[in-house]
Amino acid sequence: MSKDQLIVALDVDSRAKALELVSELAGHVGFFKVGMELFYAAGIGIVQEIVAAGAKVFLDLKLHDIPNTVGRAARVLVRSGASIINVHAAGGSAMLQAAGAAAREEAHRLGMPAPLVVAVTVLTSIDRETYQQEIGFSGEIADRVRAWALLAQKSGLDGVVCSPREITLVRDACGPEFKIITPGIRPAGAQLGDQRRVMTPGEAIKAGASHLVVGRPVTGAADRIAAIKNILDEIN
Ligand SMILES: O=C(O)c1cc(=O)[nH]c(=O)n1[C@@H]1O[C@H](COP(=O)(O)O)[C@@H](O)[C@H]1O
Repeated sequence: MSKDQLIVALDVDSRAKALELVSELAGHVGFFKVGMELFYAAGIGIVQEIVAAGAKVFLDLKLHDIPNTVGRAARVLVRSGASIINVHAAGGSAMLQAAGAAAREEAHRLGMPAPLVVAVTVLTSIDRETYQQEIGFSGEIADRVRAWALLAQKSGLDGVVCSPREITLVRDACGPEFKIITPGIRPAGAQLGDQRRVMTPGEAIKAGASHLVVGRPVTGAADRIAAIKNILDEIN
């Protein structure tokens, strides 16, 4: 497993707290996730600061709107220097294509590498009952994840965000180059919190995940460096 395969989620509500975590963990982790809490609190500048500090950023804003709006928003996000951005697969192929094309065009215009654009499938906090009874989908989560992964691939995107339980089926459907980014990672014995479809870090890497996203099991630990070392040990 390479250093860049572990992405630590900076789910905090200020620039100061985020930069403190980055400086504490930087020797052990090279990739951080900026999600909506931190982005809403600190703005796009926090992404630029983390990139300037030498780390990579997954900018997780889960865009989901009409194709024109998502394409234009994706263009702005590319300027942050993020290495990965994401959109909801439920937006459909026109929206997915708009996001991918806009990201590639803007990166080309600026002479920078294009970020990976990935589609969020079925959130890892959703279980079968919620999926069927509340959201109103029929069928199995796994089949929807496979269909959305194929839609994302056909729409020119680089990969998906899905639960580790679906890694194998997405890998089989979409091939070895397709990126599979998995939150819902819980070391053995860790609290689930709101996560429902989980696996341990070692299981997820063994199943073929490209990247693991881990938040609270690291950031909420009394000894965060030890928590990271335990994750890497379990994988190795
Ligand atoms: O897109 C994501 O990153 C994401 C998708 C998903 O299905 N589930 C999910 O948990 N996430 C994000 O991954 C992180 C997981 O955090 P922890 O549950 O604290 O490890 C959070 O920042 C979520 O916003």
